[in-house]
Amino acid sequence: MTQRQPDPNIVLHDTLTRQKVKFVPTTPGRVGMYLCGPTVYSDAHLGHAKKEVAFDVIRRAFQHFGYQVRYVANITDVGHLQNDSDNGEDKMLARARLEQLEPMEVADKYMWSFVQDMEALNVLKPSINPRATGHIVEQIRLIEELIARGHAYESAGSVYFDVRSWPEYGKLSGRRLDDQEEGTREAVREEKRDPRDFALWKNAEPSHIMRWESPWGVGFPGWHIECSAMSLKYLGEGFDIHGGGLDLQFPHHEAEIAQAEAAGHAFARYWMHNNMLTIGGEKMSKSKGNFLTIQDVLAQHDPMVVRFLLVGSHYRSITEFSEAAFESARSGYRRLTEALHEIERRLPAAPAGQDAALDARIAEHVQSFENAMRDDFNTPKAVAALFGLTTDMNAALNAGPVPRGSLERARAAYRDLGGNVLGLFAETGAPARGQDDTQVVSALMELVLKARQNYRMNKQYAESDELRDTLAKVGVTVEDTKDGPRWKR
Ligand SMILES: Nc1ncnc2c1ncn2[C@@H]1O[C@H](COP(=O)(O)OP(=O)(O)OP(=O)(O)O)[C@@H](O)[C@H]1O
Ligand SMILES: [Zn+2]
Repeated sequence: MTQRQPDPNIVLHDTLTRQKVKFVPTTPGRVGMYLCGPTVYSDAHLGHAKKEVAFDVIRRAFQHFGYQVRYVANITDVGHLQNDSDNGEDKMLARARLEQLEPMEVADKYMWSFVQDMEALNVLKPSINPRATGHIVEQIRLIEELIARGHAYESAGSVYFDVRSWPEYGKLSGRRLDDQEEGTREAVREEKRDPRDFALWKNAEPSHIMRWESPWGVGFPGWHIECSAMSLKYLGEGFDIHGGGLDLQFPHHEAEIAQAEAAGHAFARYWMHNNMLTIGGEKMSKSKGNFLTIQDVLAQHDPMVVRFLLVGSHYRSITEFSEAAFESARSGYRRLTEALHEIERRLPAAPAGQDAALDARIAEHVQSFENAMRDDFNTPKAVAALFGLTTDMNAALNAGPVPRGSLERARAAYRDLGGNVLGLFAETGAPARGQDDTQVVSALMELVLKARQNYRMNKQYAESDELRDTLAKVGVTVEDTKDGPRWKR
């Protein structure tokens, strides 16, 4: 397939300017995206899936529209304290104590669990997946730059960002300094010049096991600094898009901008935030305990139905989760796949030629899908275009034979738009967790045994032997019984 020219008409909602703006890349034809990834101290829940799928679709859409995307999504494995401020225990350490594991065992355990969840949901792998603990040097360097420019100060072995030295602090979230809640009221406060200052580096107590040498003594980085350091490292000055959940705007993203810009770096040019997945009207969250892990959900539901449910609402809208929502996603998804499968079933025997009127309808649906995606990645409208296509195709299929050329066009539309852009047709993707592949193996073996029978009936003994030997190599033997061939392993 030839690569299409980068589409110049993509519009996105930029949180920084609070409006829809045309996307203009820093480097023509390329998109650099950074997404705040998980803190790997527990299994991911369905709310996390909403965020990951939302940005995965945005990435896929850019690729579809002819851009080469570098997608950087970090893994937070240090510095995220339990109450999101500068106090409390590190989430990783708390979990390590609970599970009696090394903090790095906790990080790896939940990172791989997250990777598996993402594979099941057909989320593309990031181009780069940097970990905070692997970039301590870069974080220290950025903190030094901030101190040198007078925007950070050391206090009792910790380093804080001096918010009063940076009048732009608050520009993303729209919070003015005077309106901002005081930060922490506890012991740490005395170390700060202003309670709203936030930690760039924290002095480690002797019992704190995640610790590194620094110019300010032994300690660990604050949560926000990793994202400024790693996004700049891998995407460069003035990179294109920074994404994350709406709830990260303040303080996390506000802090990221301040850290980078106060140190003299041009930071992300567009900010995109996904809204929340809610349950009973409340944000699904770890700390509220009202969550379903992705694994819980995948034990019950087809991952593609989960994905379909998530793309069924816009990334900037709330997705209210319920069993009824799953039910309707399941039937909607089935409607699309049934049409697609029927088209693919009919293709080999379809009469040659085109149906010009049907082709024109297909082209209209493709156009409306693409227009929806160009307009701030409007997935519900894009899905509606696929349903429009399905209505037309079902009508044509019910009316009689459809010429091959038109079936091929329709198939390409489903596979390209529903498959590549929305990521919905990964039938060959990773099976849902908790579901083994016994059924798939049985179905495949049935086909293999049928082929073997055919060979034997046609006296193609060499082919039949080759099949048997290939099976033997993977530990499968075939026996002929009076009821026909049987296989075992
Ligand atoms: N319900 C949700 N819907 C959409 N995105 C979410 C949801 N919950 C978390 N996220 C996003 O996932 C990322 C990681 O969030 P975080 O680790 O704070 O999860 P959490 O469940 O809210 O945890 P906690 O309750 O401990 O704060 C953030 O970008 C956040 O915006
Ligand atoms: Zn971040």
